[in-house]
Amino acid sequence: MNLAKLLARDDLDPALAGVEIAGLTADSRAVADGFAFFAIPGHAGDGLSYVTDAKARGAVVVIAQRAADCALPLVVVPDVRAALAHAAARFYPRQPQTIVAVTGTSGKTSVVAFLRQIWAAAGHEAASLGTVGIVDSKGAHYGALTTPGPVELHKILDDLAGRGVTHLAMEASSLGIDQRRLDGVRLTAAGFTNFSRDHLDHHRDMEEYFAAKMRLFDTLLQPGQTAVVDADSDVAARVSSVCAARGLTIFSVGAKGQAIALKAARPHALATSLDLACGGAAFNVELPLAGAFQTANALVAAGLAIAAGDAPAGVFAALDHLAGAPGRLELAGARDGAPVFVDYAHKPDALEKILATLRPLAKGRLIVVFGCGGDRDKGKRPLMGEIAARGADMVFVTDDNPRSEEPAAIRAEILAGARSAAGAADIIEIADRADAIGRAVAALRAGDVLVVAGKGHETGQIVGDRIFPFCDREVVENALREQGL
Ligand SMILES: CC(=O)N[C@H]1[C@@H](OP(=O)(O)OP(=O)(O)OC[C@H]2O[C@@H](n3ccc(=O)[nH]c3=O)[C@H](O)[C@@H]2O)O[C@H](CO)[C@@H](O)[C@@H]1O[C@H](C)C(=O)N[C@@H](C)C(=O)N[C@H](CCC(=O)O)C(=O)O
Ligand SMILES: Nc1ncnc2c1ncn2[C@@H]1O[C@H](COP(=O)(O)OP(=O)(O)OP(=O)(O)O)[C@@H](O)[C@H]1O
Ligand SMILES: N[C@H](CCC[C@H](N)C(=O)O)C(=O)O
Ligand SMILES: [Mg+2]
Repeated sequence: MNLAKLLARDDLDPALAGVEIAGLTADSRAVADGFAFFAIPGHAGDGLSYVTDAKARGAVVVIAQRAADCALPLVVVPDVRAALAHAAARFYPRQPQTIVAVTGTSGKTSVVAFLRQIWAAAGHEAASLGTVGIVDSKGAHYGALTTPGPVELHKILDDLAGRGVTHLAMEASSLGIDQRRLDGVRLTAAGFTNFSRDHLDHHRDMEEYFAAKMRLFDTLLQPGQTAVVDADSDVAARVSSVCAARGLTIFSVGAKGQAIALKAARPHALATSLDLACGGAAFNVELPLAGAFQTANALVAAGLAIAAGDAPAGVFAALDHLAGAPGRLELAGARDGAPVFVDYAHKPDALEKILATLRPLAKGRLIVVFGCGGDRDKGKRPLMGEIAARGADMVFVTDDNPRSEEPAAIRAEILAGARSAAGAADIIEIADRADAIGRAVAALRAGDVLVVAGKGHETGQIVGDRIFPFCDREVVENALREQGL
């Protein structure tokens, strides 16, 4: 493809316009012969300072947001991240026919996993893409980011379409939306789950974080398309007004929902019976998942399937067979009938919800093991400490990816919050996560419930710049085995 086509520009110098482009990237280290190099002004550096490196590796042109003296011909664009995404969409042109994006602070991974299962049950060739990687009918491939960078994303879309995938459910992280990673993706509909504190290490404040999420609805979705909104979210009214202003069709779901109304939810053991109303008809669902939050996620997924064209009866029938996403309230074993769950709650609202979900299951004590990640929002640490001390009877504070920070200092911030909470919870600090899990498993008695929170599906513990293999589920299983259970 030549440069004029790649950038959709008919005003380039003719000599430059005709240059054949062999590939594109925003990382000089990934440049190969004949590549276009997109120079992004980032947080740590400016791509323009890597032009010499890009040229040495074979780049033939630079695309940037400002003119600069540099070693290669330069094309100026108003928004280089958007230009990269749209160019990637042209370079890798195939996309699944139906692509749905899901945003919200919590529940994205669960919703896309549910939607993939609903679509598969309807006979569609379906895939999901997000925090746990790419999952399709042939298996799973782990990726590093929730929403991949635009070049990788468009390669994935092209590849999935080439392999016959017609339906894709993808997670849209606020960073991904903000950094234009989804620009150029041909969306059919989008979903919104909820909004609470997260990523305040990246967004300046909650308003900026909210605005980043809203870009999916006020910019990326086109007028006339559908937004599925969890009507029970605190911010549902604000989201709906953003959608209305864009001319989107609003499909609201939940107890306050109109398109799918949740009339009753009866939790029992690890499942929930639901009475639903949709399009004037009544439906009963036996959702094989515990927790009001999983019901909310399942309804957003059902709404998206209906918004993308499937008939409600088949969609609701599929909810009877949903499996949870890996590491999301996943049962990892039991001791004397006391269940041990692994969950990905690593933010205050999620921790609060998971403890509230498990509380009714605990005839005895509710025990939690958790920590907070290093190099991430410090403000959430005391909040999570307080939530754990209020919501559980026994709290093991341990390490969770300390990264470049001093682990003891992170634990101290959590402990300060935990100890400030009025309550009778036992608070125990154990640095080593495997020891903490082992001690918690050893403490379990019949009637208790244990949740190991924060790492979910993760397979490593990041300490400094090293990643040590670590899987909460395996550690729980080993502890149960070693303790002869
Ligand atoms: C914090 C963050 O959002 N970082 C993203 C951002 O990087 P940056 O602005 O810091 O880039 P920079 O280091 O200043 O460099 C500027 C530019 O120079 C380039 N460069 C740099 C060095 C070099 O030798 N040559 C070169 O060309 C870089 O590739 C970049 O394009 O822009 C880069 C290019 O688009 C992204 O790859 C990078 O994501 C990094 C990999 C990342 O870890 N992001 C995480 C935090 C993330 O996005 N997470 C979300 C949310 C997860 C969730 O909610 O679960 C996700 O979607 O996964
Ligand atoms: N609808 C919800 N409301 C509140 N908490 C939820 C909801 N859904 C999931 N959670 C909690 O958040 C955790 C993460 O869920 P999930 O992975 O589905 O969300 P996510 O939005 O993809 O999160 P992340 O941005 O961390 O990838 C779960 O393990 C659970 O503790
Ligand atoms: N995508 C999130 C996941 C955090 C999970 C938790 N285990 C941690 O490391 O803080 C992040 O990187 O902030
Ligand atoms: Mg996710």
